[in-house]
Amino acid sequence: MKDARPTSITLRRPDDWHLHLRDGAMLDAVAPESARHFGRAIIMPNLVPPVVTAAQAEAYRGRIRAALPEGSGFTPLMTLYLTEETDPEDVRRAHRDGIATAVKLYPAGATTNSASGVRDFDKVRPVLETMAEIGMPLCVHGEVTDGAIDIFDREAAFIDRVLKPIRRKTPDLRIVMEHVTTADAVDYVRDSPRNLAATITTHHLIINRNHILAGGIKPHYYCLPVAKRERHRVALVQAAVSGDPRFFLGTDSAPHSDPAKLQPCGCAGIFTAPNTMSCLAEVFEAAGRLGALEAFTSLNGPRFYKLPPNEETITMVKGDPVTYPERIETGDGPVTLFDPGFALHWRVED
Ligand SMILES: NC(=O)N[C@@H](CC(=O)O)C(=O)O
Ligand SMILES: [Zn+2]
Ligand SMILES: [Zn+2]
Repeated sequence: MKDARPTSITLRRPDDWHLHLRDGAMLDAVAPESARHFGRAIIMPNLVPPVVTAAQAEAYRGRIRAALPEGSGFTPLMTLYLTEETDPEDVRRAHRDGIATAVKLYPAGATTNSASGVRDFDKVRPVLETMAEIGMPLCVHGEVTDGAIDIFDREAAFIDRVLKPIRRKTPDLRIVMEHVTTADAVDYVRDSPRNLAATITTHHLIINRNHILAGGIKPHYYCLPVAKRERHRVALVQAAVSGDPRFFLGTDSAPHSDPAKLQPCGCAGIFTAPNTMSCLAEVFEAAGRLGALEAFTSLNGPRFYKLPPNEETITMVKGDPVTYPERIETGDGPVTLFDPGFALHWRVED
């Protein structure tokens, strides 16, 4: 009998709504990896020092553009790192002048380079109100930092302790819960009729906490928020393949050099930019929902951000297993690629 399953799919060029490109030598090495498949990306501002002001975002955008291959059509969409000192007027200007697309909220101490983040959420109320007024989205790293809260519960606790109060006080603020990892977050987004969406990473669709901890510790699977139980992963897959426009791809591709990850206190972050599309095609096909891949990678994100989908398309073809290098070399040392743990058969055609 003939296999009726498709061996090729064409979709609008995907975008990445949560990406770390870093700076300097690392930026030079990883920017081309994202530009190969993606049309646009929301660029995370957690550099050292962070990208706080419009002027800093504009300068960083210039460095990103300079790191792109000649003729690349990749568009970096910049974000501002929210601090308790952020000036609402600077945010307004950055938005008006097309320098920044969104503002990023890191609870202080929640993740990599978040020390300058927010401790007292009331201190940023004027900024949030300005953003609600001008329609500028807030991207949030949704984890509480309270040491008494178990690390596997920090996302769920954030919803109740931080997100609900912010949304109650500023209902017109448009919020993206970044890299959701729990059924709790999926349910919360699904139950919210307006102004709330979520990005889902490639790796959280594939790994659960056993992959990190069972049979030996796997630093290359460690990221924040940390992957949860299998039932949470299943909820994320269901949300991603559902076609619900509130869920879209944010890879959270977060390169760290191998020496920075492989040490007694290793960095959080997983590098997925090169093989994300191959991984996702595999996940969507396994769910019998390959037809929903385009919504997740290419349509739902632009819709939330009120941007048109990319005009161009990409074609993915299925064949013999595709191989990716185990790691890429950068001026800051080798960076290991995400290993999904299964063979990848889909590749993006050149
Ligand atoms: N996801 C991660 O584990 N790390 C990110 C920061 C973040 O997105 O929280 C990084 O910048 O390395
Ligand atoms: Zn984060
Ligand atoms: Zn991130």
